[in-house]
Amino acid sequence: MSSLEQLIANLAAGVDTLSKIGTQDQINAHDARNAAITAAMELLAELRGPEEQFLHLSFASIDSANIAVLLRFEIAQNIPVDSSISAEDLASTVGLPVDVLTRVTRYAITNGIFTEPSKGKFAHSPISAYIAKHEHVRDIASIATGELATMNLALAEALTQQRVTGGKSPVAAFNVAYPDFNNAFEFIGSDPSRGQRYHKYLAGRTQLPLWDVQHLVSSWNWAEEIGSGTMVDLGGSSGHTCMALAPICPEANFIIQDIDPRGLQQGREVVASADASIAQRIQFTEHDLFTPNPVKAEVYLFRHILHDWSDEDIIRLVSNLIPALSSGARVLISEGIMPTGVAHVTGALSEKQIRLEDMFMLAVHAARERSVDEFVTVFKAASDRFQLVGVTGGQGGAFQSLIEMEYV
Ligand SMILES: C[S@@+](CC[C@H](N)C(=O)[O-])C[C@H]1O[C@@H](n2cnc3c(N)ncnc32)[C@H](O)[C@@H]1O
Repeated sequence: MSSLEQLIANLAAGVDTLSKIGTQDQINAHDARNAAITAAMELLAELRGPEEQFLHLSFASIDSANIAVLLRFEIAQNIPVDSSISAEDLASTVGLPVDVLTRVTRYAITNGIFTEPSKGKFAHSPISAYIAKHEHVRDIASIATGELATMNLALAEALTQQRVTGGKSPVAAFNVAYPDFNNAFEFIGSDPSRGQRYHKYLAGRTQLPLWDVQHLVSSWNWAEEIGSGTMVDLGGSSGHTCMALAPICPEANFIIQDIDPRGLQQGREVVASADASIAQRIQFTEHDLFTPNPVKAEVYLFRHILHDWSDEDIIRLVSNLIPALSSGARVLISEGIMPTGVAHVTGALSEKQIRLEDMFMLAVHAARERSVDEFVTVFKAASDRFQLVGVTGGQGGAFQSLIEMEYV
């Protein structure tokens, strides 16, 4: 068999396996789907050949820029659901010159976003219809193709400058992209609309299968473990995690701490419309995790927080928590877990996400994703009273793991 025939056979086998798995078997269905997607990607790469495949990847910034324009000018939302619209009408609705609107939309069509059923008339494709309908996807993509893309593209320059300064400066690619700010969180907090978009992005992620809070909910016996005690969500943004946990922990109280008052305010507004039995058990407090934590609680949760910081910073964060910890307190870490084995080719976002996040943690915060052992090592460096109790979750596409530490 030629390698092309082999790749076609792999793809056919992958699709066949996927079609035979029932919807109940979620873990196998997820793995089979990933295998089929990867087989399709390998076939595509073979058909393109190394040069075209590499250049295709290299021009990804044009795709990001194109999507950023679609989002900024709300192009998908202004295309009728069941019919088409002329370029002139669409341009005047979204406020772009007809020529620019036409070129941007036609570029998007090459990626399967929109269709052009007749010359100069635009309509939805399945992707653009989905974008138009789902605000959370737009919220995520707006950050991914906006500020985040700007920071990521500065990575090569930052690493070049760091080679000259022995790694001291710039701290991260972020500082090359946005030199007027010390760090990304200061940058986010400096502009109300940016802060609002960032916290919507964080909340929007939890609506994706990969980030679904249900993975977290099913990872631990929350009701029994917290009981009528308190859980503190450290850096909890607008409280989307506590909103998912409160209904299943009927006696527990939740405190969301965050440095950014805008995320907290967004959360207060959401909680205000929740059932009183939930709303009265959720509090939002402004707190800088790099200062001593004043709240004594049974459980503390770091969810997608530690990957934003270097090992030294985590030791400082955890050291500021220690005075609040009683013996037996649980500290939970909910993040992606970096695999320790060799890397593999993958076309599936759920498999790639951990390395994707690792790359942007490097660019944005000079930080990283970690393995379980790396988390344990850094906690032990803060205090040898931390004991690893166990690790749960993380299967079936759950990017969210739960590492449970006890302060003995
Ligand atoms: C990656 S987000 C994670 C948010 C949330 N835990 C989640 O899982 O979606 C990081 C959060 O940390 C907050 N943060 C950053 N620096 C902080 C600090 N020094 N003290 C408290 N919160 C901080 C940010 O405002 C943001 O809400």
